Amino acid sequence: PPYPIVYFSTRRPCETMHMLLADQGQSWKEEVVTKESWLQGPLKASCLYGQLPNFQDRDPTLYKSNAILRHMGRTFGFYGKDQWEAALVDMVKDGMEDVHRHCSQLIYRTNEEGKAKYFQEMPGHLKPFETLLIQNKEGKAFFVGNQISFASYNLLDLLLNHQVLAPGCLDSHPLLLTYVASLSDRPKLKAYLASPQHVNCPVHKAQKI
Ligand SMILES: N[C@@H](CCC(=O)N[C@@H](CS(=O)(=O)O)C(=O)NCC(=O)O)C(=O)O
Repeated sequence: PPYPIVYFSTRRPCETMHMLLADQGQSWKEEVVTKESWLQGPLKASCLYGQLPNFQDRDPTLYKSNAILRHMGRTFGFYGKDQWEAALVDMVKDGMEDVHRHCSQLIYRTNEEGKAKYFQEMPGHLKPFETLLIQNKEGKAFFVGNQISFASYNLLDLLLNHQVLAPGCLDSHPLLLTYVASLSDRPKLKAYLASPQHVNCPVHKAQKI
């Protein structure tokens, strides 16, 4: 460390990485790319998939936020205590991909009617995560086993974004509200969530790059 991350000036999907690293007292060096330099410069062509984020801890550079997050999960031991728990953590993260996709559509492609439909359907999208918490010590623990995972930070990021986009939208999800409150209260993570880097970072870009 400091862990080198290259991305744009928005929360997703690097905010989960920031939360994970901050909670572990780790630092990161972030190269923030502007839309102009991205569209006119050589960087895009040099990226494996023509996209960001990337993580340049070693050669070759690591791309795809899920691969980066899973690498951090393995690095810090946030991937369950055994292979079965690791598979369950993957199941949680993969389940979140669907919610992220719906949420992206909400941000980038729908009108007011679409937004209303999204929040109508949201309880159904979030129910699996409530079920997981109930199944694991009635919500008094994490999703999987007795330890935080990289998926925990990702759901926290997702739920915090929802609270920015629609304050109160979690009020009918007490377990998830408690989950957000307990994770957000972890001292190092609490300090990061109160920091200008987090507070001043937009939930989503004004328009997709
Ligand atoms: N699945 C990829 C998605 C990467 C991606 O879509 N990156 C966008 C930025 S963002 O949508 O994630 O904010 C990008 O590089 N866009 C620029 C481009 O595609 O030229 C990941 O998670 O890393």
